[in-house]
Amino acid sequence: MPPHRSARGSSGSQHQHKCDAGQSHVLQFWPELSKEERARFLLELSQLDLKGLQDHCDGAAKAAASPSTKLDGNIEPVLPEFIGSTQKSDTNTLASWESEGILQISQNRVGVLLLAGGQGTRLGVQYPKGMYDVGLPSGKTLYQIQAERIHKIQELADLKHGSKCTVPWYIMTSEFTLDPTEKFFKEHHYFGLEPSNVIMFEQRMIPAVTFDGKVILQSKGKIAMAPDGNGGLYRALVDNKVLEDMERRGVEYLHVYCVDNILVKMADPVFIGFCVSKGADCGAKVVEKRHPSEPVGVVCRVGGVHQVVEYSEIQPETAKLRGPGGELVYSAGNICNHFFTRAFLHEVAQKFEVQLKQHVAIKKVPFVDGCGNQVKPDKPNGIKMEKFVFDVFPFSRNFVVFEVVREDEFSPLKNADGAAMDTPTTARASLLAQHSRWARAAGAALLDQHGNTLPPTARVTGESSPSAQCEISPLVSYFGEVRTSSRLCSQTIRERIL
Ligand SMILES: CC(=O)N[C@H]1[C@@H](OP(=O)(O)OP(=O)(O)OC[C@H]2O[C@@H](n3ccc(=O)[nH]c3=O)[C@H](O)[C@@H]2O)O[C@H](CO)[C@@H](O)[C@@H]1O
Repeated sequence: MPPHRSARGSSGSQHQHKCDAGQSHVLQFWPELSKEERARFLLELSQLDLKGLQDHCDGAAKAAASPSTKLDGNIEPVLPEFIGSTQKSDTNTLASWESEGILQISQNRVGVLLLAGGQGTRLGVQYPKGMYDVGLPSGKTLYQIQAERIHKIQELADLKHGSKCTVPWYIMTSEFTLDPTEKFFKEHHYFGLEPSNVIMFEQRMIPAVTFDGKVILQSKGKIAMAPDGNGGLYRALVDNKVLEDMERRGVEYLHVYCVDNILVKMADPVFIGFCVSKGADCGAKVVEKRHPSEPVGVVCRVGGVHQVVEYSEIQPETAKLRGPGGELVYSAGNICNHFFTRAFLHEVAQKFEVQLKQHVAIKKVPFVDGCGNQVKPDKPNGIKMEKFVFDVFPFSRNFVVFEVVREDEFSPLKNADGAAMDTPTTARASLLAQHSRWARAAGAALLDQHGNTLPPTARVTGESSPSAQCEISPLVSYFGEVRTSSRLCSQTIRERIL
């Protein structure tokens, strides 16, 4: 088990035991520290599990030195009988899944869980990604959009079943994101949600390590710590008694998703309904990969067992393989939207969590050098070990895959503007294009300032942007439906034509 630090602290130890872990260098600046700095540092050290520290450091150095294993010989696509699809299913089937999902939601059996402990380094902001405003006409942040979708799905379920339901929102944060996220939600009055139904908790942190297995000192009195990956979820569920909270509320199904997808369908009733109808304990939403080298994980089978294979784990020739119709054989792109039953999560927490693979991430970790100078490295110098949320798929007894349309459900915010894809501009464009499609499907004509009808934007890519700026509040429509709350519709549909 890696040495960790969690918000609630853990096994206590004295700093003189540090030498046992072979990491005495962390105390090299001890004489220079003030009383307060010493107290803070001691507290940090006392929260580390020293027993696991040396193993963690040795393991990280060893893993980073070994070449990553390619899985090509062993992989196969997911069999069709395990796959559901929004595109390939008829309307009756889709309606029955949606209806099943809405029923479960109306009975308070569905929760959503946001993975928001990541540092968002690629986007280059110092605050949590969920607080990012991609420049929509409304100025809404990702958190606000997600909160409003929860409102709407609750309302749709209430209207259909005459109930008053709650979809609790669990938010996994880390040392980096908890305080700002909490503050942001408080400042925005939880976007109108009941604060007791927004449950924030913290994942563990583990030390970053040099290539020769030494804990990295971030400053003279602080170890460089990093969150333990989004697979840290399973330990965090136990640390923070989240499964007990779910049980108390009667939540049986959880939709887990990552923070950066502006099109995410919170507690998506079609996905939930599909998984529940199939009796699945675990499921993954996928989109068709755009091209063989798109950097997304692929859901497939390895040695007959379902798992996600990261693009670095297969050879380009395998990624390029095509079937008889010209489609990619390994096309099931993971969009980090997962379904779990509470029973499965409980089993994972009890039995399987310790078996989850440790992945190596090589990063630039700021550190203090032997002379006490603060250094911002310009090339990678450290190893962060991470667990991945999808590494529990192999333990599922009934795993299913749900294929959705990219334009409707996936446009992640990964990079700053200027990059080729997954930027604020592309995220904004995807949302506005989707809302224009919804408005048109509902009978609206989008006009320019001269009164000319604007043509539909065929496909939004990094280079193109929608011709119309049409943003529809999630409080008005969840997935383009117009059947409810016409009062709300006429008041809040925002259309601004460029
Ligand atoms: C491991 C994982 O899921 N990889 C998926 C993730 O990649 P990707 O590389 O984008 O994964 P990120 O590092 O962005 O993390 C995904 C989510 O996990 C959260 N997070 C991350 C680290 C951490 O310690 N704690 C935490 O909560 C992030 O805040 C984010 O919401 O999304 C892609 C689609 O967008 C998928 O194709 C990848 O297969």
